[in-house]
Amino acid sequence: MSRSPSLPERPHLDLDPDMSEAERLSALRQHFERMVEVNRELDERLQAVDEKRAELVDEVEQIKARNDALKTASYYIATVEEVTDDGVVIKQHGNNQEVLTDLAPNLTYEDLEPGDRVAINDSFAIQTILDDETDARAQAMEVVDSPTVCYDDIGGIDEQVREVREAVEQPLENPEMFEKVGIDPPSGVLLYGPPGTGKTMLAKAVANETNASFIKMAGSELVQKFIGEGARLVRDLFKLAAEREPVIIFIDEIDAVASKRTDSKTSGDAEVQRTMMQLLSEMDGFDDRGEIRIIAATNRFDMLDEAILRPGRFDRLIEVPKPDVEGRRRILDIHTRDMNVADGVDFDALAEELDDYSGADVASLATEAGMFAIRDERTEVTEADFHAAHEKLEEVEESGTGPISGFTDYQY
Ligand SMILES: Nc1ncnc2c1ncn2[C@@H]1O[C@H](COP(=O)(O)OP(=O)(O)OP(=O)(O)O)[C@@H](O)[C@H]1O
Repeated sequence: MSRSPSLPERPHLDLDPDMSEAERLSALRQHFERMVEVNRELDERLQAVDEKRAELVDEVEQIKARNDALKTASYYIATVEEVTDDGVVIKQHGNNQEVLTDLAPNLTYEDLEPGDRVAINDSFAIQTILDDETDARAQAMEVVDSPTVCYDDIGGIDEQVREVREAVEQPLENPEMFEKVGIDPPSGVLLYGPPGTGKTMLAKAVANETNASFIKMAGSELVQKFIGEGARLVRDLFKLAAEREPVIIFIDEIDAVASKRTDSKTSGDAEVQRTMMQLLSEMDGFDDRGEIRIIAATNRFDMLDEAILRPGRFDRLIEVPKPDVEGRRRILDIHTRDMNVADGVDFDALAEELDDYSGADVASLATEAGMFAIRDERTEVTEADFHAAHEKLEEVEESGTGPISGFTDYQY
């Protein structure tokens, strides 16, 4: 960078006491002219600096825009086959096309090894080296060999438990009944309702009671930023399920991949569509899959694309609402049964007060009451602790930061 020239010298005024009036006046005039000259020079300098600054701001804006474009651009996935002196040979996923390509400037050949998964742009240049593929799988899926939740742990939704058992447990345990009667068991069960009402618990409990493994995949994890990744994860999910039969696949937040089509045509939307199509095609080829049952859940039933609700797909819809007062009473029982609760706590009255609470809200209330006792260095939880917990949760809710899902208006 060039150094800026030094500032003009500050004019110096030398007035001799012996000077005549005329000499003094002339000296002052000269001084004034020099001052005006310096001022002009400084003005010019300032203007030049301003112009430079504007240029730099422009450049920063352009770089930011390029950076944003790079961040949002979709990449393709490929595997490195060979690193040669002439470039890198990669094989693109999906079409298996082999290409000799180069690296983005921030990467070096030493970073790459055959077998690495990489993201490439439209002109095949390698942009990023991706984490190990198993990481993406592990992040997206939770596999539980034998969940411990049982039907008894779920309160206030007995009717829903019965329906899920009928739709999921029966076909796993008595497939011949369906054959004899001559009907197909429901393909997929969709649980819908507000957050924290026990949908995940219900899916886990069925897996437990039928001695099935439980594989959970979050819809939001399926929305990947790389083209083809979501669809691949769906394929992986069903492949993994086939290795683990009997198994319950649970897809939470299904709305993330199965929302009504929007008009927008961004590459992200296209990727979500591809993921959903893969899911549908896996479900359509489901008949002979044996002991795999699939349950999905959503808080946004209104957003779902009808394509996923057609017969042979998620064709059994079960609404899981917030509990009524009796349900809340039962959930209070469940979540306090291992707690050291003082005699005489009026849970009936408490259940009345917890209007609009979800199961998850009731569970946090019980924990919070226990925390009040601990803060007070007591080992017994009293009625006052439950009321303090209730007040605290209400306050948190009012401040809008709270965990209480119960008071938010969810559309479903
Ligand atoms: N009906 C219920 N009976 C007992 N406990 C419940 C019930 N509903 C929720 N809970 C408690 O809340 C926790 C969260 O519930 P769960 O994850 O099953 O809700 P969900 O409906 O799947 O929520 P989300 O839609 O947010 O995923 C459970 O681990 C449990 O402690």
